[in-house]
Amino acid sequence: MIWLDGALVSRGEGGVYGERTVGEYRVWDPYRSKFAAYAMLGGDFDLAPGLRVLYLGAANGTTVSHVADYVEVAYAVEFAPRPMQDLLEVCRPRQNIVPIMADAGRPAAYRGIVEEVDLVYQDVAQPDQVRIALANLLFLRPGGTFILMLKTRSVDIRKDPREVAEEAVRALEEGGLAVKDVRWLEPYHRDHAAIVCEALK
Ligand SMILES: C[S@@+](CC[C@H](N)C(=O)[O-])C[C@H]1O[C@@H](n2cnc3c(N)ncnc32)[C@H](O)[C@@H]1O
Repeated sequence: MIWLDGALVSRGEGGVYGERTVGEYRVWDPYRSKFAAYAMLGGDFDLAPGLRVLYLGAANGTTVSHVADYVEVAYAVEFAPRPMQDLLEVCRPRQNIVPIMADAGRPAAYRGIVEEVDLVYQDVAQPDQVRIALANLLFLRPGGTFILMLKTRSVDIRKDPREVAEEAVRALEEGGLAVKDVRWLEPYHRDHAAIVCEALK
């Protein structure tokens, strides 16, 4: 990925969320994007050209717009109409984001649209985040990467965030993923953990 003076950037059309630009580069704000926060905190995942990505919880396109600056194609799933309207505007000048209005918890709805991918990135902030993750494994190639941005307070606000993360890790491993990294996203995002996994089969 591309770094400029300690900031993560991507090369693409700016003006998606008022992000700063430096020449042709868009500064990727870690306070607005958990992916950027993960990278800023030393997370080891490289977005490379040629990657196919399934992005669950695209919202208004902040993060997926940066992801798309790097990769071949991003299938962007979002179920709420208002952010989807903004996402469609983000897609307009970009050829490689496929917006899909659907519930990520019901992947059968987009099974005929999404091909096998190298990376599934999920940021849905739902109580059943782990179930949604496992339901989408069918799109991930063997050896591919799953990045789950776990919002622990959406799972159980009364539980210790670390306990919620430990339970999520166990469930993901039982579901056929090898967990490679668990990284808390403070100071950028409170009580969020990035859980990075590899698909075993
Ligand atoms: C935290 S926001 C995502 C922010 C976005 N990933 C970014 O960094 O730019 C969570 C989004 O997930 C969407 N979402 C939640 N549950 C979903 C589901 N089951 N299917 C599709 N989208 C979902 C919400 O509507 C919301 O827009």
